[in-house]
Amino acid sequence: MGSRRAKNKQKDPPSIEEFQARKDKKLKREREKSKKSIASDENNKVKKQKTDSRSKQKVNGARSKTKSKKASKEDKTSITEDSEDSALENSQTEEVEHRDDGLPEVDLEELSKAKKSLFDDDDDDQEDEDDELKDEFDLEQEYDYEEDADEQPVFSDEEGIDLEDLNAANMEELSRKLDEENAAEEQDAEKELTGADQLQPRADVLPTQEEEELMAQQAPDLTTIRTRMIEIVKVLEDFKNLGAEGRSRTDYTDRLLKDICEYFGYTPFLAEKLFNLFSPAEALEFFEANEISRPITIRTNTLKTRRRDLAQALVNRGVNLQPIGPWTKVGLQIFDSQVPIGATPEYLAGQYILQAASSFLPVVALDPQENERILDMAAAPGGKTTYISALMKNTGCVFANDANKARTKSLIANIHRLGCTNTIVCNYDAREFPKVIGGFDRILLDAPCSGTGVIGKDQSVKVSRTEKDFIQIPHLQKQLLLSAIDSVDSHSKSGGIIVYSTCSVAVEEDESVVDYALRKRPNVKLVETGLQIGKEGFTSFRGKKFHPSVKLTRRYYPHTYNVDGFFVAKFQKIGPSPHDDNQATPREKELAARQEALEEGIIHSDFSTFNDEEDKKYIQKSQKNSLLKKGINPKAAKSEKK
Ligand SMILES: C[S@@+](CC[C@H](N)C(=O)[O-])C[C@H]1O[C@@H](n2cnc3c(N)ncnc32)[C@H](O)[C@@H]1O
Repeated sequence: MGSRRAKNKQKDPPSIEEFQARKDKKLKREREKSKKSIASDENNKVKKQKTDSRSKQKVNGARSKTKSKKASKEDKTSITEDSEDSALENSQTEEVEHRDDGLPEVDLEELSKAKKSLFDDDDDDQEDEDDELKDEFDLEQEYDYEEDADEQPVFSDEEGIDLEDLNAANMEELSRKLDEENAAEEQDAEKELTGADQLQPRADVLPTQEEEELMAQQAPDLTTIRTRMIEIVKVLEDFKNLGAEGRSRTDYTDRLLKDICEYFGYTPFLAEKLFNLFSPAEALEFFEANEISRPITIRTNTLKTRRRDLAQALVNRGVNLQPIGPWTKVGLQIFDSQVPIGATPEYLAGQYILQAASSFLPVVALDPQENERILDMAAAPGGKTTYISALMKNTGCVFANDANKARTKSLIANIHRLGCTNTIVCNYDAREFPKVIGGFDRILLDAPCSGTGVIGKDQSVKVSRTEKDFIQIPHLQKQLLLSAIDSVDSHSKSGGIIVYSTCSVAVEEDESVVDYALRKRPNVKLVETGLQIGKEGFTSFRGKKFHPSVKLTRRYYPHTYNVDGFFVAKFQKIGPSPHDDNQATPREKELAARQEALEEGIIHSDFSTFNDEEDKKYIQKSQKNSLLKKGINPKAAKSEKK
């Protein structure tokens, strides 16, 4: 689990304040060491505080990590005067602590100046915009070592030997050392808490029959369950040496799954489905990561502003933020805010949209070009449509479709707020494309899915998803993907691209759907997504073999990238197909798909549980609802029909 944290940790260049804080921490440690006898009480206090905070961190997982990180980042975002005030407040708090420890004071005024100089960049030249956006928070780029060498007084002369030695040139090196120390310290803390490295699984980690019976009668002891899960994972990792005599791997896995269900609250069905995606140790990391929501992120609307300007405006309002990562030029991560982030003047003016980082990925893969015709098949509430529109700089045309009329309201609202003027909203069952309209340069199918990638956001998924969902949803996804392929113009000069994405990590909704499309439409091939992050898609899974090119698809997990679980596949249409002018209705397509699947034995049980009688009930209900929404009495409509 230590490794998860290490992996999740985003390595950013330190700000002067971060550096200062780390320096102080180091200095403090050294002083404490030398004054052991006097400081022993103080040391215990600090230790206790650390342990407390670590325990809390453990309980809250990455949320507290984010918070602590946020705290360390707080000053980094203090660009302008208002924010400097808050930075000063923070520094003043630190200052008091420093005085208590007999540590030197920091010249706050100078510190603020230096801080400002770090972010000062008068170069507003539009031509340099891209570079600026890319590097805008990169300390290495922003900090002019030569120039700022004179700014050393920022660090008081009284700051001790280390700080005297500190200059702009060696700051990075020293900072790296401190980073390493910090990381090691964090890992130690983690180990201390879980005892994971020392933890030798007990020989009798699995409960006996009597113990099981006793446990069934008592309230679950979460601490015991947690320890047992860690122990079982250890045994499974080295079963040959650690497995108890007379116990099989299955015995351990079964117990682990029961514990996962009990500890994290999943149904056995879903726990097993998700568990099977990973090694036991990684599965535990995945389940843990699902206990917390991902960081709040926003996307800069480049139709209205630049990320640098937006960041500055938000910082002025007391928002602590930083760029999401090097893979996006438009994303900002919010650590905390003194104002509601969904109601700032900048928000209302459409300068940004609240959007999960993972949601950027399919649009980056789609790579929309100016003046193209693009279809967003399942677009509401429009996070991706508006991003597509922005990348096209409001040229060409984006068709934003969603089958759910109610959801198109938020789609329209976002399109208006963000000032997208190249967008047409439509409300079709996307399986009707290309009958509605075809010949697109690019299509994004951000498909409806089970949401197993966003459990951190929606805990209800843990218990609401059933086996049937993983039959019906992929069935719809397959139909939608074939429609998407059929609606793209293979002769498109700039495109011929289809991007398929889901916020599910289930293979049935991801690789299986992609593989199905490759078999059904030989006129498409998978291509590189162009995404800088992501794990390769599975080419085989539990006995199922997929086309080798499925490796080009990308998977995202909360425990590896600290983003929602996500899947992205990018296709290129390499030739026209007889299906291009497919005029079949969705129902006809569905029947044809069923027939094909049955004939080829591709999907086995995929369609077997469909029940026409049950369907009829749902269709009637939805017709009734639709009439009611229109203000028509269904009974009256019925008698009129007669
Ligand atoms: C994952 S959400 C899309 C999110 C959206 N792309 C965004 O970034 O804001 C899936 C959408 O698919 C829509 N949907 C479900 N079935 C559909 C169908 N047959 N045709 C078109 N849209 C459908 C749902 O109403 C839902 O809005």
